[in-house]
Amino acid sequence: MSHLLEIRNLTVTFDTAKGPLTAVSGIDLHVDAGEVLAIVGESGSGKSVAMLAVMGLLPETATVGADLVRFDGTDLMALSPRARRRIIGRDIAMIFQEPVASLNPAFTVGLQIGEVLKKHQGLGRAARRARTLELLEAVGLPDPAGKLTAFPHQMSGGQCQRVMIAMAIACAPKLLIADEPTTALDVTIQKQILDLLIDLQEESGMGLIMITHDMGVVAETADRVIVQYQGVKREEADVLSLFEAPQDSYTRALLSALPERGSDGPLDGVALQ
Ligand SMILES: Nc1ncnc2c1ncn2[C@@H]1O[C@H](COP(=O)(O)OP(=O)(O)OP(=O)(O)O)[C@@H](O)[C@H]1O
Repeated sequence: MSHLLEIRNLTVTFDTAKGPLTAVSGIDLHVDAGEVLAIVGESGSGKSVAMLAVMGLLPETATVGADLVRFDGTDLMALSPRARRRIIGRDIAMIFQEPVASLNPAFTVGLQIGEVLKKHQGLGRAARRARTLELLEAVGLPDPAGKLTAFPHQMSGGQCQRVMIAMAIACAPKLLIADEPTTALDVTIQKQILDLLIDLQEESGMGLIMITHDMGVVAETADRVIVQYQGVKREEADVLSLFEAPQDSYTRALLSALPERGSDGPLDGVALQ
């Protein structure tokens, strides 16, 4: 059986003032329906860029090459930008680090979720309202009816991330890509949002790619893990093997930065073999 998403030999190079910068170099990855794949690595290791390349969301200065990018049986590389956009936002959804900035400050929560339902599912007004209420309830927001008419600035960061998650799951995507979804949130809220994502993923059977720099988040969520460093995959393993017997020096450095495992200092300066 083929994978939900399969990428072979993905490379992304940016044209910059200082010359070409290779942000992703020959990455292979796959994720199946019902599976949680974590991609872990420090800031700048090319985790976001790799996923934005799949989504077709990189700026024109980026050159994307791959032997294969196949989603749900469709070769995305062969699609026109228009055909790709039809799939993206409906079958693949993405949530980002800054929930407050990701929402439009000028429109109510109800309107923003409603727009997604109108665009991808063509729902009429009454159906949009009913489905929006359902979604706000599913993501655990208190007073869902009141939230319909709330503006983003009237809500906390954690509540805004719940709204982003509601928008992302509005069209029942087959794959959700969560890019550092809890990094900007208070520690107490982080676990609630991770639990929500995993609950929704288990209920729906969608595939989930969790991009993070935090091995704690990996331990909390992942089935399988890819460790990435400077655009290159360093290690791939199921989550138990990775924590019990990490094979790569960089993986070990990331693990030793976990508070309960010893030093919690920054990774900078760690000697990599
Ligand atoms: N539009 C761009 N133009 C030039 N370089 C870019 C652009 N976007 C990203 N990069 C570079 O690509 C590299 C990888 O960035 P990326 O955002 O994927 O890292 P990351 O691992 O996701 O880290 P973070 O957690 O900070 O997002 C970085 O060196 C970054 O500076």
